[in-house]
Amino acid sequence: MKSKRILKDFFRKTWYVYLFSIFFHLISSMINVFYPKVLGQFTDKLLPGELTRALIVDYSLILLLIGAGHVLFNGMAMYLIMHVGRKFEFLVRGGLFKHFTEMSERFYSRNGVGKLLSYFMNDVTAVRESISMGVNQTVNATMLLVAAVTMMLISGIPYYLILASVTPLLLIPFIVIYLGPIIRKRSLEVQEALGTMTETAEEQFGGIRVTKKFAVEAIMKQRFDKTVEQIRNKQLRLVRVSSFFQALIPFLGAVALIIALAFGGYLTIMKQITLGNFVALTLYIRMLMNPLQQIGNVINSIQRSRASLERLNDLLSQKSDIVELETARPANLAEAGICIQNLSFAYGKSSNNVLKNINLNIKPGTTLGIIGRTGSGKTTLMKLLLRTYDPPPGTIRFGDTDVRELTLESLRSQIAYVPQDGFLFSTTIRENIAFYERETEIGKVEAAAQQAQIYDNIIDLPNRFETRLGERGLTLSGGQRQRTSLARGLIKNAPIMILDDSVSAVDAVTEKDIIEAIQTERSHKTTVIIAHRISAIKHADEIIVLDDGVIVQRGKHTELLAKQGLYATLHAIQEEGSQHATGTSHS
Ligand SMILES: Nc1ncnc2c1ncn2[C@@H]1O[C@H](COP(=O)(O)OP(=O)(O)OP(=O)(O)O)[C@@H](O)[C@H]1O
Repeated sequence: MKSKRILKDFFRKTWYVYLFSIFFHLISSMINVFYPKVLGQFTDKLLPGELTRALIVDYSLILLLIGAGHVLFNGMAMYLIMHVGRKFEFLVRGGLFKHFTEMSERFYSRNGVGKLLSYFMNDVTAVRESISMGVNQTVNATMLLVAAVTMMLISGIPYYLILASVTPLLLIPFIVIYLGPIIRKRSLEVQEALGTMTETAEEQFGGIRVTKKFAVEAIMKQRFDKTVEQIRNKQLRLVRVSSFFQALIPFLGAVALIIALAFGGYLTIMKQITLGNFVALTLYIRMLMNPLQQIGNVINSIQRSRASLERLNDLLSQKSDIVELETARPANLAEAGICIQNLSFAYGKSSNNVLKNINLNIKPGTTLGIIGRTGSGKTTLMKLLLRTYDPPPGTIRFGDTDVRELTLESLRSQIAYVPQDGFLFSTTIRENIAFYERETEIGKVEAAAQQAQIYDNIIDLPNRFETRLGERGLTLSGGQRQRTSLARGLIKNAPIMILDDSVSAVDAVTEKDIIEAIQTERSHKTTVIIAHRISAIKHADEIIVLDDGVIVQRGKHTELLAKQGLYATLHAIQEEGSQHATGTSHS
């Protein structure tokens, strides 16, 4: 039942198109079944020599009309069904996209981009084929079968002859019941393997630059070949059973034709039926074979698409683990301090705590600096502030309100988060910077670029702010990308800004200019700066030092320097490093 949900919604919207199409198919089939009858009559006139030139013209015109009428109505019926199939793709892809945007980061860390793409491409297409071509052929075939059998019955052909001829066809339902589930199971395996392949391909192309630099193309190809090989094996397993099934149905049709020829031929010789009836019977049986073949195809494709439909419905029934309460309130972060109390957090139920008993107060309008070894939990803490992951209840408050009681949109729209590796879209630099509000005037975009120290680089580009970035912004250097992403955060002018190691790829002089610009711009706004270099945070009102998920030190720059500890050690190492660097540059 579950697998029918997408279709139920869809058929509710489009049932009338199907109705029209079925109606046109009906007319087209009704016209088509006159073909054998007219040909039979023509044959009967042939023998006694009753055929005149005028009759030949008449019969030819009638056959032409039958052909034209059949093609016209069949064409219209096909168009309607194909049209509705494309609508299905459009609606389901739109629905999938919306669903994906609602899912949390946890969902994306479990499902790779390639896997998600394969839902969009393979599964949606498989279902579309069933409900367009599949429905089309089923309707067409059923109408033709019903019309042909009816015409046979009223053509004066003896019933026992008809029954004997169509008996092999009555085996079809049994074959479907036996082979259908096998086809479906194997199709599911193929779809899953295709998903894995798309995922591998996406990863391989994404990492192609690394592959090339390490000159390991051959190894990567081997890995990819393995994935493709798996698909081939699974596809062949499917093809074996589905080809057998598809061949069996026309075979039964051929047996029916042999019975009609042998038994009908015998009765014609014995003069129990006319030659015209014999011709009509063989043509009708022949006419049944096409729809039977079609029904075979359709059943096959329905079994395959049921597997895809199950995958799509399963995906759409997954809920985000970040749920907005019905009573959620819009946040007003302009005046709100951030209060973190006894916060401990682990990514999974069985994994270790990444943050341990964090207590922190960030007053509105102040700057907090966070420093700590890699993997110490800095980014995790920020993800919890943005509620990308759910913190335990009561551990994070904005003003008096628990972060879990705020609406997600109001929370995230008032925080400008700049990650270390800011993703840039394949569009213009202007649109990348003005990402939050596409209509932002160019003056503001330029000002943000100046604050992020990227302005001079941009105006050197051929189309300045209108320069289109290549895929993932790769026409910019790492540092330029980082600064463009920083400009995107700055232009938001949000009450709270988080720079998550966002100036790590710039040189010391540029970093200094950026930090000064941020200090001026955000003098009365809350700013959190995560950095590995002390120079980026030393101006902060408070600095915390995280180590293995624990705040091991806190205070102002000078206070921390005066104490022995990780901060002073880091400072000493970085000072020594920069003196070395300066020394080298002088030598
Ligand atoms: N999505 C995730 N699922 C499980 N564990 C994670 C996830 N993200 C991070 N971790 C783990 O949590 C720990 C803290 O990671 P986090 O990214 O917060 O560190 P960080 O201090 O920001 O590091 P860096 O300075 O290298 O950016 C690490 O051990 C990391 O492996």
